[in-house]
Amino acid sequence: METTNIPHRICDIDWQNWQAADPATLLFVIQEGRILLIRKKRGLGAGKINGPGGKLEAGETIEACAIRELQEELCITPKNIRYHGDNCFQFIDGYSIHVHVFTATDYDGVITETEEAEPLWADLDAIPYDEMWEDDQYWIPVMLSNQSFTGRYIFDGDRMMDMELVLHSDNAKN
Ligand SMILES: Nc1[nH]c(=O)nc2c1ncn2[C@H]1C[C@H](O)[C@@H](COP(=O)(O)OP(=O)(O)OP(=O)(O)O)O1
Repeated sequence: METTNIPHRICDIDWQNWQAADPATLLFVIQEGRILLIRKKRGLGAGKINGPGGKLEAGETIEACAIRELQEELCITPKNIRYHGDNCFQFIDGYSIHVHVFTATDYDGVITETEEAEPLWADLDAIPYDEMWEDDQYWIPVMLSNQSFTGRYIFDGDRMMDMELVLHSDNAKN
């Protein structure tokens, strides 16, 4: 990317025509006042706490991706899945990722640590935002309040440079 075209602000990007290099998902199991998170062991954001998730495989729907990632990362299959919104991340080095966010209220199987992720439950009033991506503190509370949203963010590495969070008037759709 040429230096002059590097976006630093939300207004530098034509979001209507923006397309991410990678579509991806996050899925949070929320149960009994707690949220299921992972300490990510590899890939984008390794070392951070995040929700389980990852990039879409060819031909896969976002819902199928969200389910597969829970199976791969924590050996469980989520139940009662609900779509909450999407987050568009543009990195100034040119990389971009479009993350679709789901929740589930239950799961089948036994939560198990894998090579990709260490599981951890957090109380909903003690989510460890200081160990998570900088954007999470803004949109996770919106997700927890059952409102649907679209977030747009500019990142330089793991530093957030600008953001916009739009709340939709409808409640999160099934
Ligand atoms: N700023 C951000 N805030 C956030 O909450 N999650 C982010 C994020 N940027 C990326 N993610 C998440 C979304 C998605 O679940 C995940 C993508 O990471 P990876 O590229 O490691 O995915 P994969 O597990 O598919 O990787 P590989 O299979 O190793 O290629 O990171």
